[in-house]
Amino acid sequence: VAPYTITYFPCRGRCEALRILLADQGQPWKEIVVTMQEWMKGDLKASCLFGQLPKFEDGDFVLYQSNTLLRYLGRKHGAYGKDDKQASLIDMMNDSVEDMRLKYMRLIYQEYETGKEKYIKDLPNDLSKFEKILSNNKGGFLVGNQISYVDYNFMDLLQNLQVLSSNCLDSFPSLKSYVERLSSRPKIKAYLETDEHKRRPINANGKQ
Ligand SMILES: N[C@@H](CCC(=O)N[C@@H](CS)C(=O)NCC(=O)O)C(=O)O
Repeated sequence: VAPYTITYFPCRGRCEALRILLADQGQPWKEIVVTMQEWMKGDLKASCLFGQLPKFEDGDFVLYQSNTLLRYLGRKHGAYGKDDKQASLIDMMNDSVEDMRLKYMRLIYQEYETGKEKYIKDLPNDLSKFEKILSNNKGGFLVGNQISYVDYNFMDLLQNLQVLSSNCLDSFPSLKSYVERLSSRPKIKAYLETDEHKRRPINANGKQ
């Protein structure tokens, strides 16, 4: 039996990085898919600590907050750096990835029609910072020389950005090879090729 359960809406959204982490770490998990119609009934929402999904269960241990879930699994499966300093650098990177994810979600859910052009035009401002970080770190990951939870999160976001704007990484060679390298890790590649992943829309409103 899979000890882990993800309860979430039928999209990749705030859970796909977590799924990629689990796949890469060889951990099985169970999905409970909640449609908007079910959610609107209100019972599940009322039972959630902050009234939102995702909800994550490891046996009878329950957690909320997607970035907390990434850190929990990073800690448990050795994807959280080699010492406290690296762990803090990883947290710092993840806070910055979260800033980028929030901008992306604002575009998708609030201003897709009116804001897409400006969003794509401004994207290099953020991407160039990460390009520099990656090209300075010869380890090939955002921090150190082994994969950490933030790499799964960043890779997922970069893949979404490539769907939004197919050539957005063209002037960022380190970012481009980073996504290619991570997505071709055997277990990640196998997961990305599953119907389960492919059929799941990136965002709940169908925009991408
Ligand atoms: N900070 C939270 C945000 C959670 C969140 O925004 N959840 C949304 C879906 S991605 C939700 O539950 N929306 C339905 C609602 O608020 O009723 C996290 O990272 O998990």
